[in-house]
Amino acid sequence: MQYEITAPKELKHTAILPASKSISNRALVIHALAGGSILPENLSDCDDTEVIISALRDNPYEINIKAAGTAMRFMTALLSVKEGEEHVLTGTERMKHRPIHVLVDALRYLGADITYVGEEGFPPLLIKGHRLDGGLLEVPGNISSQFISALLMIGPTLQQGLTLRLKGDIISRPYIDMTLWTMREFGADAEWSDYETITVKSQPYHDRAYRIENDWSGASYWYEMMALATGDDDEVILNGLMDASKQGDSSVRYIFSLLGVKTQFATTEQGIPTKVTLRHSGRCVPRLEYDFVNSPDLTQTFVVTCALLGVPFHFRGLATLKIKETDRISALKTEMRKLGFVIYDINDSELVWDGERCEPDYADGIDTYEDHRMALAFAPAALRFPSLRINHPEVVTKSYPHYWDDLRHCGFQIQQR
Ligand SMILES: O=C(O)C1=C[C@@H](OP(=O)(O)O)[C@@H](O)[C@H](O)C1
Ligand SMILES: C=C(OP(=O)(O)O)C(=O)O
Repeated sequence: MQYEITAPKELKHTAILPASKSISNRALVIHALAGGSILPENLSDCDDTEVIISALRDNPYEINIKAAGTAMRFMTALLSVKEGEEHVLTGTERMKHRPIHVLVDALRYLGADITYVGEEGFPPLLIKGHRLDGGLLEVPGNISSQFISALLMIGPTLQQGLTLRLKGDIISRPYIDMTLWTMREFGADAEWSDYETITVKSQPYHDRAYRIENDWSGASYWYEMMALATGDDDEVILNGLMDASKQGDSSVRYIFSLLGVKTQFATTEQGIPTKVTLRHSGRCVPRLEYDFVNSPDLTQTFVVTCALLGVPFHFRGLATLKIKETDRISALKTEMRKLGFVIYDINDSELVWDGERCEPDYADGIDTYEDHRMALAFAPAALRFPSLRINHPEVVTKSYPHYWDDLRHCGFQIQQR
């Protein structure tokens, strides 16, 4: 499938954001570990959350978590402690090439019974659950924070609790903080004891009513549209976003303030600041340098936005992008070239655009590489490239299922080709 997108002249819209899939998936796993009966409210309806909901509800022998990295990693830990159960955990072809050995090694060290069904170091996994003791463990902190989050969440259920010492640089740290915070919301005693050590006490979770915030990563595409739009009275309203959010991607508002987008919070009747209004500020930096080590999922948004605004950039902290839904470094360079921007990488971990242009050639559409964020981040480029086409637009269901409906309601014309 291919969508051809024509942008409206003016951006005036109240977007319906999805709930955060990161918080949804943590709350679901913790809820399961708590043996709870009160399902969290406002769960995301995206694929990555649906796969956990159905795995927990139906409890099949073979669990297919499709393309969801968090679900793969979190369920590996959860199934390892589900006494007396045996499951095969598998996913898409891409998932079978996303590494998991750091997590499997750590769980095996704690006594877990996990076997590689196919290639060593990668899903699918055969997991036989039983009680684990816990204790002290060293884990690399520089490959994926999801391994650390997965281990932390089972920590309170381990007989001796868990002490994790993270080795090497710690990437995606706000996601680890989000895990600790969600665990504490459900009664866990879990905290950083120094810069690289986290301690979790053995103590049961308490189930409780819990409401999930909306998704700041999804909000980034509306900020991008605002940055690229040129109407005098453009205004986008986003609901359900917390000012004091535990989502690291809430930093999007600061970065976009450098690219001409003003954020204003308004409080609801209950006095909770959850309504965000975006407007033009008219001020934009001439060049942007930023380290995305804490918010890797925002990279595509800012690569497309900066280039289309003519703002040269140097982005660091991107070493993990190669093992996400696709190799995002390579995908970005290829697809930006189609729009006429020559971007280069440094050691596969930095992306640089010095303003160099080439002849655009996007008639065949922007490829999305089974990566939702390629479609989500390139669609707003229709504000600058009329009749832009996006290939396999259905990939957005991984995190933002109603994205195209939302764009249509905002006045974008979207034709299937
Ligand atoms: O824990 C999470 O919810 C996530 C952690 C990040 O992954 P890495 O820790 O692998 O960077 C992020 O990219 C992903 O989309 C969601
Ligand atoms: C990297 C992502 O997800 P995951 O690793 O959970 O598949 C993402 O949503 O951008």
